[in-house]
Amino acid sequence: MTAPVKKNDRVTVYIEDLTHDGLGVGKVDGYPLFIHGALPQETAEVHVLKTLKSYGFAKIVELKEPSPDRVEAPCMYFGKCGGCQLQHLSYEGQLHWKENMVRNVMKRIGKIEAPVRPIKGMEHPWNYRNKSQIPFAMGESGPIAGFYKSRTHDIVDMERCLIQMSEADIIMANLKKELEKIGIEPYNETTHQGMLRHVIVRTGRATDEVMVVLVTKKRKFPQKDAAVEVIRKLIPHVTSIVQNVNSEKTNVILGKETMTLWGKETIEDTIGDIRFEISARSFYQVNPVQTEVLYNQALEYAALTGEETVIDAYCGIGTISLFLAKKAKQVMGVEIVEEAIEDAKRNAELNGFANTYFEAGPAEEVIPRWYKEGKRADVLVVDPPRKGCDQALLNTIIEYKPKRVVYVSCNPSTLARDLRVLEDGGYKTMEITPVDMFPQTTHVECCALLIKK
Ligand SMILES: C[S@@+](CC[C@H](N)C(=O)[O-])C[C@H]1O[C@@H](n2cnc3c(N)ncnc32)[C@H](O)[C@@H]1O
Repeated sequence: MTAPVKKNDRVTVYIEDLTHDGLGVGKVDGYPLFIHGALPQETAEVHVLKTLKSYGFAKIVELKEPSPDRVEAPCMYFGKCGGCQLQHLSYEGQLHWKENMVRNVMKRIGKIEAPVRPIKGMEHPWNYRNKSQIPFAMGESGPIAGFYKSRTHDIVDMERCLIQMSEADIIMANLKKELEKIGIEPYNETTHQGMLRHVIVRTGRATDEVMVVLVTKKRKFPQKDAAVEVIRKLIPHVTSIVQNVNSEKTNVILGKETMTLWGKETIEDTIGDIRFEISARSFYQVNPVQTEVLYNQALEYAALTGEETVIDAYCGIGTISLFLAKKAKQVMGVEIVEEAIEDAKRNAELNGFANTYFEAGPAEEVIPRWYKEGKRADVLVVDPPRKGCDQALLNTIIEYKPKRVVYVSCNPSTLARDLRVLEDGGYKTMEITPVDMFPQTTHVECCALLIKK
């Protein structure tokens, strides 16, 4: 296709949709233009920035007809920081878009006909993130800290973020000012010089416990006592200060080695009536309010009577496992991160569960082995990372036929792909419920129920 527009052209377009990155999509003779800041149902005069063979990019020059759902983005960094993409869309508009997006993705990618239920949104869709990973660097006039601009590694120097909890704001705004005083140099990604790469702040919403993780390039950290003192002053209720060492030239944030500098090794949080200990390298859902909503949905889909054996694949620190263990005969969880499995075992003990078993390893290897050893599951729950389930795990499900599969997913595209594989292997998707775990962003979580035909 030859582009009907070229760079620097001005055209008026009607915005039909949003991309997964939150860009408006308008078409000129069928040729899609991705438009920064534009919303569905808007008409805008746009300036073409770049054209490629099958699509181009443009920015708004004049908004001729705004969407009825357009609102003023409340964050001063919106548009610069890549963290949120939808603050200029009312929360109702965001929910509506996410629900429809899930519906469309299910049909387009998976040819899945199952009903998509109304999305479960939040009452107060702000300050929900219990974990922030804040990159540090040297700016023109001193250390800076914030989040990356969209699709770059350029840090927007920030003082606060409206979707994170207050402890992360305190670190973001103040720690950079203290670094020079105590002689800690921020890391430079290009030269691989410097010390402090990221600071991770994790808050237990229900307990108010706080963990601060300093990700350093080197293990040797002469200023560690000074750093501990500064952090304790900034957040007097901090309960854990941890150093993680990452010496690699990589975008991966955490390295393998973690040492406690001050306080406890883990923090605690509560979901429903279950307490969880969480260590620095373990996955834990970032929106604790909606986590309970999501897990209750998974529990409803699991339809447990007390007689079932459940496998929880990709179980993290055993959160879903323990939620289900209340109503199941037995739950077996598998997870690749060993520290998370240690957390899961401790969490089962902490909450007095005697009907759980956890094992560290790749789900796609451990679960087939369990089946070969004669272990059987009535209900199998999967909650994989964004790339979805490993094909070997899907094959195992199809071969061993658990009656119910509950699929929890943070990526509708890989969910739709995997549902298709399971449908072709003899399952029927009964329904899908989206849950808004990530307000103000384009991300959406889903919980799907499949039943063996
Ligand atoms: C989306 S998280 C879900 C964790 C947990 N269900 C929860 O709700 O907190 C996905 C988890 O899968 C783990 N993981 C990634 N690849 C894996 C694999 N091949 N086998 C088992 N676990 C894996 C990650 O470490 C992470 O803890």
